Amino acid sequence: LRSLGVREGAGAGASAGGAAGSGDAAIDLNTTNFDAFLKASPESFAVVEFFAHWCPACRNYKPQYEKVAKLFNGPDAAHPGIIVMTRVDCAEKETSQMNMDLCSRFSVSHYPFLLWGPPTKFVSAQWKPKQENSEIELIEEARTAERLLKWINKKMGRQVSCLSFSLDDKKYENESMLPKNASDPEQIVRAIYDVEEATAHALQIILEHKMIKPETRDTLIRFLQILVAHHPSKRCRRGSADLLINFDDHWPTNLSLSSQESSRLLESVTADNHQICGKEVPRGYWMFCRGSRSETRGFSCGLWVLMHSLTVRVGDGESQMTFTSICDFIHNFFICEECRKHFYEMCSSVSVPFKSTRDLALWLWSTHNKVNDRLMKEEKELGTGDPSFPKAVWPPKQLCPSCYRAAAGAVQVDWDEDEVFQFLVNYYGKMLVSSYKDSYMESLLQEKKQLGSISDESSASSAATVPIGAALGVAVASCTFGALACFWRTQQKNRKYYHLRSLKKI
Ligand SMILES: Cc1cc2nc3c(=O)[nH]c(=O)nc-3n(C[C@H](O)[C@H](O)[C@H](O)COP(=O)(O)OP(=O)(O)OC[C@H]3O[C@@H](n4cnc5c(N)ncnc54)[C@H](O)[C@@H]3O)c2cc1C
Repeated sequence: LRSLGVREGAGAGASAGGAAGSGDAAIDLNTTNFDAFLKASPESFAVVEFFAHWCPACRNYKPQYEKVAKLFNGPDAAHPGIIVMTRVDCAEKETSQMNMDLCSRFSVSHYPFLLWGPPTKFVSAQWKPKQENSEIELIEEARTAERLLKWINKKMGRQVSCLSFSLDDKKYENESMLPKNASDPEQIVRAIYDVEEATAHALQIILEHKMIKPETRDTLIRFLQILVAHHPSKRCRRGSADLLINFDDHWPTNLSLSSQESSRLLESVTADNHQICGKEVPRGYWMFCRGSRSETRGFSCGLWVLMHSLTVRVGDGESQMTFTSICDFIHNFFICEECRKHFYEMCSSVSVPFKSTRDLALWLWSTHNKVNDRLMKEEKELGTGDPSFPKAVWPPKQLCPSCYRAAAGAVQVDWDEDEVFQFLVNYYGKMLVSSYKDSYMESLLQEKKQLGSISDESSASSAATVPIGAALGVAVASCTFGALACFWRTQQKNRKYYHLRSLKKI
């Protein structure tokens, strides 16, 4: 949605221009971007304020609404990723008539007029007062920031003072609101958005640092092939496939990019909509991987979760190839010198090829625990760790009691590796995509309805399902890249055709 001018800067919370002043936390929407933006919003709820810039009451209300928006939107939000606060200027000059239509769709009868509901429920929807069975609700009695927040707290069952949102909440100061992923298995459902964020971030770093060279090209192709088939996010599978199709065009063999070429490429990759996880990502903030300090967690956490989620998804026959790809990818593209060096040493110490998903998943798990163990000591000495997320052996007993064999007084954990594997499969497999399936798949289905039936996407029933095209990609992974690219090119042409057709309809 960046191309539509939304969520510039740090992802959520930036103004799209229009009537709002820059630096506003509430996100300005208009008839052009309203549906697309809300469809892609990972937050559980949206507030939409319909207003008119000429309306004096709206002008007075703006700072009140902003106070609440700042709590939920933007890089300094105390509670990001829960509620997206937006607004629509029904009297916007340039697109006045069109915005009016949007406001009419929601029966806006006065200004300001606030609606609440899950973001996807606003998409292509209408709303009428007293409409039955609607998840969209009118927010009445919200003329001050305090009243609006009181309404939200009530709606979300957060009336108890220790749980409720408060206008005084500040980023990182409200430790009780931070995800305690060490003990709360439910938090992993939010990690899917961080896996997307980390994937997009990784590509951005690769491009910005001009890291695609003749000697690293194959590594990236092999890693993309795995992402196409096994990335837990459907939009990243799709984006990786698109990148793969156009790989030859962008990065011909033997091309070492000059800085000029590289920046041209960066522009063209962005302009061609080749963002690896689609236009909505990166969002600019972390959810599961959010640290209690700005300098902790984030990207490296998202990268770990991505790698774990890949290892539980690949088939037995792909385990060795995946192992090599992950090791080479980190070695070539993770520009934390100490991290990639240590990780590569651990990769190099593996002497027997992997034959099963189980062995690969357990190897990555124990390797990550070795890193945790090393950092546990380092962070303690240097005081650089995140106090809310101290390094520890993982999974803790609260998350997986059966992973621990009962052994009173033992210094080293006696792991039950069968149980650990089952736990990893469930945690990084099903649980990771459980909420994503609901929100993203629903939006996909709506998109499908609008486009008519699209031939290649029969996998809408499950985010973890490998698309037919991607499965074929895996099957031919051992063949030449040319064959794969050829297949995806055909798929892409079909998709472009459908996109053109839908654009023509619009
Ligand atoms: C390949 C790689 C190598 C790195 N090497 C270094 C290094 O040498 N020095 C350095 O300072 N930093 C290194 N880092 C960064 C470091 O490991 C952490 O990512 C960073 O400190 C942030 O920690 P975190 O608390 O977010 O948890 P992370 O360690 O990033 O873990 C993310 C999440 O994964 C889960 N998790 C934790 N342990 C395991 C496990 N064993 N198996 C499965 N899931 C687990 C937890 O839910 C955790 O919140 C490396 C990162 C990567 C990706």
